Amino acid sequence: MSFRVQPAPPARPNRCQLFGPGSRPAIFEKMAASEADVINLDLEDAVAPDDKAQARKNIVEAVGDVDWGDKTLSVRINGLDTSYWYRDVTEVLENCSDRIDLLMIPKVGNASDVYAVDALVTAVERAKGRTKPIGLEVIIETAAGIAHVEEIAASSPRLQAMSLGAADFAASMGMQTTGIGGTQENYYMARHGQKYWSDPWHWAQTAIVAACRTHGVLPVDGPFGDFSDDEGFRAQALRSATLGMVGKWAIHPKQVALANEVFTPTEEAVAEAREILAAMDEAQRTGSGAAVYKGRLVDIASVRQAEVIVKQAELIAGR
Ligand SMILES: CC(C)(COP(=O)(O)OP(=O)(O)OC[C@H]1O[C@@H](n2cnc3c(N)ncnc32)[C@H](O)[C@@H]1OP(=O)(O)O)[C@@H](O)C(=O)NCCC(=O)NCCSC(=O)C[C@H](O)C(=O)O
Ligand SMILES: [Mg+2]
Repeated sequence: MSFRVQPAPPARPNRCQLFGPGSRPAIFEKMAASEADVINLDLEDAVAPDDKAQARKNIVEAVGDVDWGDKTLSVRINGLDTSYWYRDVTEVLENCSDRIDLLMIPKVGNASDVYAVDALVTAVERAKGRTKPIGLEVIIETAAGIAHVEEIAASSPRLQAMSLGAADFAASMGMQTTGIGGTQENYYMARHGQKYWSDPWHWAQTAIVAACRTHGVLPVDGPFGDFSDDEGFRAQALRSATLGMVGKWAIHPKQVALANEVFTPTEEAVAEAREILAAMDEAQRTGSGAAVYKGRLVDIASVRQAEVIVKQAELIAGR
C-alpha cells in the first residue's frame, strides 16, 4: 500500500441529485420539498439559449428565497466551449446569497478546465467578500474527460463530486445509442443462441470511482433517461452502488425515492457489518488476525469493508 493515506471524500450524503431547469421556477419549491440530498438547478442543457439570462435571474432569486433545508444546493453552469459560462459564474456568484454550496461544471475535458473556473470563482469571491467558499462538482461526459479523469479528480481543493453524464458521454464517444444510461439493446454476448447483456457504462464508472477514491472526491452516477422504467433505474443504481458510487441523479421526482433506497445501506447490511466488526474485535482480543463469520473468512480487510457500510449508514442517519 502506498504510504499516502487515501483521503476521505466530503462527509455529506449524496444519494440523489435532483435536477431541474433554471428556466422553470414553478418546480423549485417542489425540488426543495423532495427527499433528494442534492439539488441541481440547471443553466446548461435543460435551458434553451434564449432563456439562459432569465434562468440566471430565477436561480439568483431562488437561492435566497426558497427554503432548501439541509440540502446541498448546486448550480450547473454552461460548458467552457460556450459563451455563457463566465456570466453564469459571475452573475450567479455576484448576486446570490451564501446559501449556494456548489457550482457544477459540465463536459470537463482536463484539469485546466477546472482551474479556469476555480480562478474565476476565486476572483468573484474576493471581489464580493464572499466568506463561504464555493465547492465544485464536475461531469465526465466526453472522451477527453474520461481520458483525463485522474488529473481532473486531482485538479482543485474545491472539487467535491464527479458524475458520469451518460448522454453526452455516449455522443462524444460515438456510441450507437440514443439511450441515456441503462441496458443497451446491442451490447450483448451471444452463446448457444442466447443473448447475455453487458454494461457499456461499467468501464467509465470504474475509472471515475478509482480517480475519485484516490483524490477524496465523491463518485456519482448520472442520469437514467427513461423515467418510466423503475426496474431499469434500480438495476443501474444497484450496479453503481456495488462499484463504489455514492449516489445517482434524478431527472424526474419519481426517481428520488429509488435512488435513496439503493444508496442507503439496508438494516440487514448494517447489522451484518456490525457483526463482522464485533467478530474481528473478539478475534483480535484473543490474538487472532482472522475469524470465521457465518462460515466464511473475515480478517482486517473485512473490517475496512464493513466500516464502509457502517460509515455510510451513520452519515445518512446524521443528516
Ligand atoms: C422530465 C420533465 C420535463 C418532466 O416534467 P413534467 O412533464 O412536468 O413531469 P410530470 O408531469 O410527470 O411531473 C409530475 C409532478 O412533478 C413535478 N416535477 C416535474 N419535474 C420536476 C423536477 N425536476 N423536480 C421537482 N418536481 C418536478 C411537476 O411539476 C408535477 O408536479 P404536480 O403538478 O404538482 O404533480 C421534468 O421532470 C424535468 O424538467 N426534469 C429535469 C430535466 C433536467 O434538468 N435535465 C438536465 C439533467 S440530465 C442531462 O443534462 C444529461 C447529462 O448532462 C448527460 O449528458 O448525461
Ligand atoms: Mg450532458
